Amino acid sequence: KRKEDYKLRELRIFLRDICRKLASNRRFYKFTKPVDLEEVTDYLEIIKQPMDLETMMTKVDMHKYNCAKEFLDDVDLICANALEYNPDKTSSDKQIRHEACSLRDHAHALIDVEMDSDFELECQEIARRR
Ligand SMILES: CC(=O)c1csc(NC(=O)C2C[NH2+]C2)n1
Repeated sequence: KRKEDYKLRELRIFLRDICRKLASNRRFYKFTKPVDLEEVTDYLEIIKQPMDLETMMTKVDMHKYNCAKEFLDDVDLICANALEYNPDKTSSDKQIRHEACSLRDHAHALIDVEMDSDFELECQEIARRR
């Protein structure tokens, strides 16, 4: 229906802005592009569903997200993948786990601050029907 489509267009505009802010934060640099499978050769043996911020921006444009919760599920996936692939006590693993948790918390905080909760509930209702 047309009214729903106007709401989803507004959601896309909002999610592009959130994605841009996250991708422009140097702290989250490692999560901005897909892991280079030629450099990190064992990545797909460990991580079955890779995700990154560039892929999420493409998913926004392809109308893959019908509510902010679906968008945050992919941010949570980026974080979970990094925690799983970098489990060691080394400082490099600890640093990337810290960056992953910071990405997750920043994304949830940005949406809680900038998103009208009634609007998200209306979007979740549309998502449920589709
Ligand atoms: C995106 C992501 O989780 C990622 C990219 S490289 C990496 N880890 C390493 O390069 C080594 C540090 N301990 C393994 N993790």
